[in-house]
Amino acid sequence: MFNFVDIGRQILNKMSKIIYTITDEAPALATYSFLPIVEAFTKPAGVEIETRDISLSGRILANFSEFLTDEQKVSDDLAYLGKLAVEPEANIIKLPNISASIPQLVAAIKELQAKGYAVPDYPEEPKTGEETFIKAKYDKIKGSAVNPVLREGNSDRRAPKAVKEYARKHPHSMGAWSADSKSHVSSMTEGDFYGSEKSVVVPKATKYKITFVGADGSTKVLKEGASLQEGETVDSAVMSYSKLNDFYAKEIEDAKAKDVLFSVHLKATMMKVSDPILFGGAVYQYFKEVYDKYATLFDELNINPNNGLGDLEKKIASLPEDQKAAIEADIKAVYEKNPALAMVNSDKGITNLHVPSDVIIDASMPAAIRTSGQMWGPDGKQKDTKFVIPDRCYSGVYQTVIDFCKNNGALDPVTMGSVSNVGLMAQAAEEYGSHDKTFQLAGAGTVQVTDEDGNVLMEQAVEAGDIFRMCQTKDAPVQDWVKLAVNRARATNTPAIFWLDKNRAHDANLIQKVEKYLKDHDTTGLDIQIMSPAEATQYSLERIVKGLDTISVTGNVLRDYNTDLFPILEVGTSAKMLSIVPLMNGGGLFETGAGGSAPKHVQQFVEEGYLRWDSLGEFLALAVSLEHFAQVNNNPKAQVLADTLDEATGKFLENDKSPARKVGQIDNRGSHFYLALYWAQALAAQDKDAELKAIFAPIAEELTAKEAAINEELLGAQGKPQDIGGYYKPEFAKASAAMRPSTTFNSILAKL
Ligand SMILES: NC(=O)C1=CN([C@@H]2O[C@H](COP(=O)(O)OP(=O)(O)OC[C@H]3O[C@@H](n4cnc5c(N)ncnc54)[C@H](OP(=O)(O)O)[C@@H]3O)[C@@H](O)[C@H]2O)C=CC1
Ligand SMILES: O=C(O)CCC(=O)C(=O)O
Ligand SMILES: [Mg+2]
Repeated sequence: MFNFVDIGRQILNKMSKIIYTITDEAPALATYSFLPIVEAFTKPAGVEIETRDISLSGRILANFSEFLTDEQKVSDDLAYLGKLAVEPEANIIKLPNISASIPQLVAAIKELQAKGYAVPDYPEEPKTGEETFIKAKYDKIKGSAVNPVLREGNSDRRAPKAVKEYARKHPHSMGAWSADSKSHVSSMTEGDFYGSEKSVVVPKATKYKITFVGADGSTKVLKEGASLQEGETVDSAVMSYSKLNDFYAKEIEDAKAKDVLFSVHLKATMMKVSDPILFGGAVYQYFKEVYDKYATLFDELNINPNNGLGDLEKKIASLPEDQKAAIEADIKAVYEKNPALAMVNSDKGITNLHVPSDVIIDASMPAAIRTSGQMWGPDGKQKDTKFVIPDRCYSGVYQTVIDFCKNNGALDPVTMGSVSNVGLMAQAAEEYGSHDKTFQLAGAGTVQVTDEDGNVLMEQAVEAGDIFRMCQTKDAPVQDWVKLAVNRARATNTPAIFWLDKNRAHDANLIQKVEKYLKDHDTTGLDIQIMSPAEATQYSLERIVKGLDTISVTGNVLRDYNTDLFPILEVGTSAKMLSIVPLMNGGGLFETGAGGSAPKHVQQFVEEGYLRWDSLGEFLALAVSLEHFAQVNNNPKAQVLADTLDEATGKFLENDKSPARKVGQIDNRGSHFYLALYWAQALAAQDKDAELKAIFAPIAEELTAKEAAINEELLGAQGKPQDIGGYYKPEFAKASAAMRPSTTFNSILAKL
């Protein structure tokens, strides 16, 4: 249990600090190498760097202290940062963390238990009160549990000029598009969230209640006592489970008929309540014969299609050989009958239906669009694909890009313009804040949302199995978002398009607010328009091919989608994005890139000692964080650090020192060395701060002189398996040794 008084005191003590977050997978590995550089370089300027652990394993340990020995207990760093994010002092560098699906959560628990932490198992089917309590705690850790807590501001994501120039000079590969590509997006035509959305703007502050009223007259309160602010927009929508299943069945047949891969694209991590169910529906429909035939057995084994085929495979592994073989033969028969599935790893037989968190729409759709609109089939070959995105709210964006590429060919990174994003995100806005208001209903009836006076705000009819979802969007974030959009349009003299669909109830309410709040600003000479997502996509693409830039001003989901889609097409990866969250209370949250934790990269590092994680996002975030620190604390030395870091990053890009992809070439560690070299050189060359100049001149000299020796040590460490002492909770000494193999470099840093 954390104590708010304590946390308050800690915040006062931490006023002039930069918080660097410890997360998971590839960014966490990179941190073992990069953080010592950051600490060494910032110390002479009086900038204190503090780390806070928000990794999946750290969050599990923090929440289950009662199961741990005193030595094993850790502080609840996420709770601490959540409090800090609403304080003006906040200066947080946030690296990507795992948003865990149940299979990942279970794996992390197993690893911790094996390391001697007596944390409880995840009770998939809780039977006692205690198990229900434990499950509820784990469910808070699961999915996207970190970002919504820290994101107390809206989002400003863009490719800095130097990054765009780098991509123009060193264009990444883009698969060619053919006009007769059979790839397409399939969405439901009715019964989805889009078709059922209702929205109201609350006239005065109130408390709301969500109640299920059964067809038999019974009632069940699903949630109550939660607040709504004056002017808050609330929406409700329903996904029909039976229509979803009919849709999947039809699309499976259609993929077979069209001879394309079947691939489902959802966000089971961020949308942790609804999307695993949507994913499970696809798994069930595809493997229907198997799940139906073995229904009783699977029930006993707690096999749930929502956890993917991987869960089934794991749980049948301990069955008697003949029983297991029979199930496997039935699975094989399904593969033969049904269309080929898009694969996550065709060598290992891992399909897109194995793990709910393997295919995440924001990254998976752009990656396919970059690859000629194709995915990989079971034979390891690329093939045209049916991209199944059940809900219509945002699927039109991808169909528009696909149509555009079919008509115009692949986009060209050398000449294309840019689409940046201003995203409405603060205070758990919209769908991404809906987890605690999303329910799968057990029976038919209606779900009512009422205010504290008993007035019905919204009502939705449901059948058994349907998913009801309610979203909230507070008014202050909307005002801040409009302001940010106008500021970005003004600062860059670029058209800003609000991606809002007047045919959606929620968007229609937002359009009214946007029109109202735009009047609070001087917009003379600015090009600000409102278009539906599909129209806005088309408009932006028509500009992009002419080399023109456009700002996309979007809600929370499109913020997420667009900030992978356009960066991946423009600069090859969203890791190179500048991602700033100006916190509404004056602090700064600096996210590193817009991409995730790249699990594939860890696998490669462990197998062959090569880490291809690109830390450019960390470099960019650190520079803006230092700049913010300099301004808030009136510390000119920190400003010198920020300016010289920017210069170093520019040179780093110019000299092409980003990690490559294969053993024998520069990797993440080598890229950190070059950043340190250029940063030291820039500090030694500047004349704004004589003290820093004097400190860094000998460091720069020594790093320059020993470049060859350091490279030899870094390259020499590649090409062999690495032991980092764990996946979810690596051992510090082992991971640090693996990530810092150059004694020459380490000893120079130690002089600072
Ligand atoms: N802010 C956050 O905390 C975020 C967290 N996540 C979480 O990360 C996990 C993995 O998500 P997933 O959707 O697979 O997305 P990832 O972004 O982790 O991976 C997709 C691909 O993006 C590329 N990539 C991403 N970052 C880098 C980088 N710094 N350097 C080089 N390449 C990079 C790689 O592509 P390629 O192989 O083509 O080079 C990678 O294989 C999930 O748990 C997810 O929830 C996801 C997004 C944001
Ligand atoms: O929080 C998450 O699960 C992912 C966040 C994400 O993809 C993003 O912010 O772009
Ligand atoms: Mg994203």
